[in-house]
Amino acid sequence: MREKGLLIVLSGPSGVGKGTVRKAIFSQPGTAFEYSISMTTRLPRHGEVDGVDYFFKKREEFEALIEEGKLLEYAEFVGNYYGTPVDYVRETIDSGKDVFLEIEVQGAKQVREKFPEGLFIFLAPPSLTELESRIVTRGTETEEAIKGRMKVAKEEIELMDLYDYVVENDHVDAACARINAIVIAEHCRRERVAVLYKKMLEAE
Ligand SMILES: Nc1nc2c(ncn2[C@@H]2O[C@H](COP(=O)(O)OP(=O)(O)O)[C@@H](O)[C@H]2O)c(=O)[nH]1
Ligand SMILES: Nc1ncnc2c1ncn2[C@@H]1O[C@H](COP(=O)(O)OP(=O)(O)O)[C@@H](O)[C@H]1O
Repeated sequence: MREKGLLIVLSGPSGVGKGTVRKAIFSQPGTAFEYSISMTTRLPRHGEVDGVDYFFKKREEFEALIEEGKLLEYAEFVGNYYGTPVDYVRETIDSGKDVFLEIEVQGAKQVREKFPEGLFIFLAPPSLTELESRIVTRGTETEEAIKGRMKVAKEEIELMDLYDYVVENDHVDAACARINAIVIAEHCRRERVAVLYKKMLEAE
């Protein structure tokens, strides 16, 4: 019997395709995950809606949330804060639903420390050359910033050992299929272990 939901954390270097893969997963009909909408101090981009894409906050508001312990994790990324609301995550998991976080690696590290029972998935590029070309194609960075991103990306890739699974993002559909398969397998494994454990206790 399923009790609590899973906390699924998708992370990986900037430009690997986390946002793209997450959007593809949530556009699948009947997806069973609940997306945790993050808080951020960055300005909304054209077409982004407060409370849908992010909860957009002023810097003072975000710092107050940190002080009040309202964030499961937070990180500063390219000059802006990003963080995960802890109450939403806990309430949703307690209600038996799986929560899906798509966050950068510093935040994922904090979640690992606070919530080790989470399911940590590292999205990896097929190669560093491909990662660089994705950042270039996205067109959001200057040449100088791309060099900086690549340096950080190499350091981030070294952290992939800390994850439960590494998924290559060669093709978006293939990466989504792998993530869905991992979640199904983890549910089976965890439920099986829990059921066996319960049986053993009952037999005492
Ligand atoms: N630590 C952390 N990172 C987040 C959170 N929400 C989004 N991010 C990451 O912040 C980075 C920047 O996101 P965004 O400004 O939407 O730009 P993007 O580069 O187009 O995805 C991405 O790597 C996201 O995965 C969060 O709640 N916590
Ligand atoms: N499997 C893929 N193959 C080719 N391009 C991809 C793939 N996944 C994502 N991209 C492209 O790579 C760029 C970075 O993706 P994005 O989702 O913004 O990355 P992240 O959220 O990890 O920073 C985007 O231009 C996106 O369209």
